[in-house]
Parts: sequence; structure tokens; C-alpha cells
Amino acid sequence: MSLTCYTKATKPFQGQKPGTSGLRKAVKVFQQDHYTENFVQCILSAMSGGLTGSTLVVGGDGRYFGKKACDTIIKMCAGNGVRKVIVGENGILSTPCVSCMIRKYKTSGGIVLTASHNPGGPDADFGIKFNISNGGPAPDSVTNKMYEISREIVEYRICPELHCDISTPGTQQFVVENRPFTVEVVDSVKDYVDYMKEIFDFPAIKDLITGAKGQPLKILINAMHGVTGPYVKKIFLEELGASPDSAVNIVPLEDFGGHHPDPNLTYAADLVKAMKEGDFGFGAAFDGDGDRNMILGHKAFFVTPSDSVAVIADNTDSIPYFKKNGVKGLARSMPTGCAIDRVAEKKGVEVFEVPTGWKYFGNLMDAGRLSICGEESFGTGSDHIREKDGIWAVLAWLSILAARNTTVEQVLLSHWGTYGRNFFTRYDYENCESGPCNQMMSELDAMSSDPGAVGKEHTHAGKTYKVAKIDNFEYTDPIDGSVAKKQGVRVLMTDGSRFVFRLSGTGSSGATVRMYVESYESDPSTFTKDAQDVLKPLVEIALSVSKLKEFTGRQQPTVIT
Ligand SMILES: O=P(O)(O)OC[C@H]1O[C@H](O)[C@H](O)[C@@H](O)[C@@H]1O
Ligand SMILES: [Mg+2]
Repeated sequence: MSLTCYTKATKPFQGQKPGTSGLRKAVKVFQQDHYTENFVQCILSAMSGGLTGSTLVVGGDGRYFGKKACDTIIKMCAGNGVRKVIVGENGILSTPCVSCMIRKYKTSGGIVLTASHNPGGPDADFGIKFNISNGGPAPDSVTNKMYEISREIVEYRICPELHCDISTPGTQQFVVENRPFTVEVVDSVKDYVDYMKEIFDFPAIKDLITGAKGQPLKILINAMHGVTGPYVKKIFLEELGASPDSAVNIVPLEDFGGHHPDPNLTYAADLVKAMKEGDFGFGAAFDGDGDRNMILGHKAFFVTPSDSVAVIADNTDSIPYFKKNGVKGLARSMPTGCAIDRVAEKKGVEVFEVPTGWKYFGNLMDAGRLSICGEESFGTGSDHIREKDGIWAVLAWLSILAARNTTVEQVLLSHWGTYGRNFFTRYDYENCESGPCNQMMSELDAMSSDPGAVGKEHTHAGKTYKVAKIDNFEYTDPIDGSVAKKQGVRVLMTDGSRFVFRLSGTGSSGATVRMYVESYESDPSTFTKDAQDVLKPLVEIALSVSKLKEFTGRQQPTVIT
């Protein structure tokens, strides 16, 4: 029997503009009649190359509304002439896994159902993101096209009679308007786990964890009730032989147990506490969709994401993938601490500074100029896929510990001994009023064209910094020449210290201000100092230059990293 498709009349919704990582809004917004359908139609209509004969990967982090959205997407793919949809069992696929599968099966792209690290549940957030055929988030050219379409949309195509069961792996064949249409429900973890086994030396990591060659390394992995739970279970417990108490919160929940599934010192406080109290040598947490990670050592020794990527880049000889493919270039997002730049210099490879957002790394990777990159926002990854990858980062760290037979803290101390330490901190002011924050940003922006601001000295608690340059970061992609403007105001000091202000692109309501502060120290006696103490004078100067407290009305940040 051939199923019938329908063209449904609709009207544009305001604000269907994909942000840094897709369209993120409250679940209630997505639940409005036609809202989700409109946006899915925009994705499908914006796909270059057309849909006939195409295959798409669909899956997400298991948050509330994910299954409903999967069902809608499958029906609309059928209605729009897509040939095949590959969907994770129960709609579950981590973001790195979607990227991996798009590349492995050479599909036209994929749709990821996640609001990443934002809370989930009926009163929380949902999100839809489109990834292109290289496996990475759609670039601005594509998301702008989606947005243009969303402003003029009058109809969408759907096959409402198509009922498919995504709860068990297997292939389901349909005939839709006399065309074949296939839905393949796949095991959520298999392709990803197979790939990790190619990239890393699993037996070496297993020896480390089980103590085959000495003391076992006790690890504690906290999946924060996000999508990584099944991946953690398979990889760390089953493949690498970690004991059952090594993994917690590994059952994905639609509301992440009511928490923010965000691996930082505030929202992953239970991991920090357990690491402080227990005798674990290594701890890690991931965000809702599995692309972010936080790494901790014994007694909750904190590895900043900016240092984490630099350490991985410095130790590629511990990872078979890089031994095989070499390291072509390194990169970080602009606000990320500059530790990796020093590694690139020593290794004699290119280093790139891109705007915030993983999508900016994709072209460089596709052009064979970038192997390892990271962001201060707990994102670390490589050109093995086109998303950042939390579990990959943990396996990279465990590979380094296995090869060097040492601790997390010792790895950092020896890294700083070689390169010096880039002290880094980030202050977040979440959910502020948008108007005053925009005003603050435009006043900061105005300073970049004020010649009087450069050369000015700022002093706090006996420390003086002299402004060398102020700009609003602009990036020209070396591969396709596209330009991203106004990516954050940077105040650069003559000694290489700096602070940066930008507004978050991932919040779902109000404005979140991010302030990033960094200073470089080469004196070994400073290396073990607390970053907050070392950076305090510059933090105070940044607060006073920006008049942040006046604009936001906030005396304290919501989160300090
Ligand atoms: O815009 P923000 O809230 O600072 O978030 C920035 C981050 O958002 C997501 O996680 C993106 O995948 C990252 O690439 C980006 O760094
Ligand atoms: Mg994420």
C-alpha cells in the first residue's frame, strides 16, 4: 500500500533563527501547532543538492519531546522525498555518534535533537540542529538560508499515515507515493564504539584501569543522566573492565534528573565532591548530548579545557590515530586560553583562532589543515569526526596516563614546566536582561574605535596592566573566505594577558554574559597557585572597564570556571 503525503498550510513563526548550535527554545515553544514542522521543513528545504535519494541520520540526547520530534521528522522526511532515515534506537544517539554515522554511511547529513547542556523536561529546553554531510554543524550559509525560509514559509509536506516503531533495531520498508522509503533503527552505540576502538589502544587503557601492570587506576565517570550513559556502560564497564562503581548516572532521563547536564565545577558538583572525598585517580563528566567533557584528577584536581586540549596536542604519540595520520594543525576558539598555541609553536604546526562554535573548525579539518582543537566551553576533539567529543577526550586522557604511567596532576605540572602556564577563568552571568547587556556590549565595542583606550594603564591590588589593543573579534575563514564579525570584544594587554566579553549564543531566554580572563606566567613558583587568586586583579579591572555590575545588576556571576 502506498502512503499518501499531504501539504499543510502554515504561517511563519518569529525567531526560528538557529544559534551557535541549532534552534534552542523551551519545549513549550516547540509544542505549538506547526512550530516543529515549520523548522524541520526549513532544514529539509535548505539542504543543498536536494532530497531525492538522500539518507539522513536522526537521533538525540533522549530529552523530553525527543521521541515526538523523531516521529515528526521521519514523517516529514517521507513527505519530502528523502529515501532513507537511519535513527537511533528510541531516538537515542549522542551528538558525536551522529557525526560519526553521517561520515561512516556517507549520508547527506543528520538532524540532532538536543539542547546540549540545557536542562530538559516539559518546562525546560529542546533543540533541533542540522549537521551537513561532513558530519559537522551546518555553517552560517546554511543556517541563514534556513532562517530566510522560516520567515516566508507557507506550507510543509508530511506523511501522517506513516507509523514506524523506533523502539527496536531493524529495517522498516514503506512505500510513500509510490516511492520506496526506509527507516533503519540502529543500536545507539555500536558504530561509535567500533570507531573508538580504531582510534585508541583499548588493551593499553584496559591494563591501566584494571591494574594489569601495577596499581589499577580508579576512575569515576558521571554521565549526568544524559545520552552518554549507554556509551559509558559499553566502553568503560564492558570493554575496558572498569568496576561497576566507576560509572554513575548512566541511565538517560528525559529531564536529566532535574539537573543542568553541564560538566563544569558548578553543575557537576557531585562529581567534584566524590573526587574530593574518594580515592579516585581520574574523574570525568559529560553534558546532555555527549560532546562536552570535564576532566578531574585525584582530589578533584581541575584541568581547564584550555589546558586539556593543549596536553592532548602535546601527547599525540600516545594515540594510535595520530601516530597513523600525523598532526596537521591545531586550533582553539578565540576566548579559549592560549596554551595550545605554545604547543603548536614547539611542534612547528599551524594554529588557528576561530570564533566560538565548533562549526568553525570544520572547513579547516576538511581541508586537511587541522587535527586537534578545543574550546574553553568544555569542548575537545579532533578530525576523527566533525563535532567535539566528550568520550573521545576521556579516552585520549586515559591513553596519555597509560603511556606515561603518571597522574593527571603530574601531567599538568610537567606541561607547565615545559611551556609555562596560561591561567584562565571564565565568569558567566546567566539569564540577564537583554537590553542592558546589549548596551554593555556596544559600549565595549565602541572602545575598540576609541584611540584613547589604547595605552591606558589599569591598576588593581598593586598589579598594573597596559592596554595594547582592543577589538571586536572578526574571522575570515582561510578556506572559503567567509567572514564572521563581532565575535566578542577583546582587551589585550601589553604583557599578553587579556580579557574578553561576549554574549552566549546558546541560551534559550534572556542574555548570558561571558567574561574570559587570561594571563600567562613563566615563573614556576606560580604554577601551583589558585587561578582565581592569580587572576583576581585582572578580573576586577575587567569588571570595572565593562561596568558589568551596573549593566547587569549582578554582584556575583552564576558560574565561575
Ligand atoms: O555561546 P556559548 O553559550 O558561550 O556556547 C558556546 C558553545 O556552544 C556550544 O556548546 C557549541 O557547540 C560550542 O562550540 C560553543 O563553544
Ligand atoms: Mg553539548
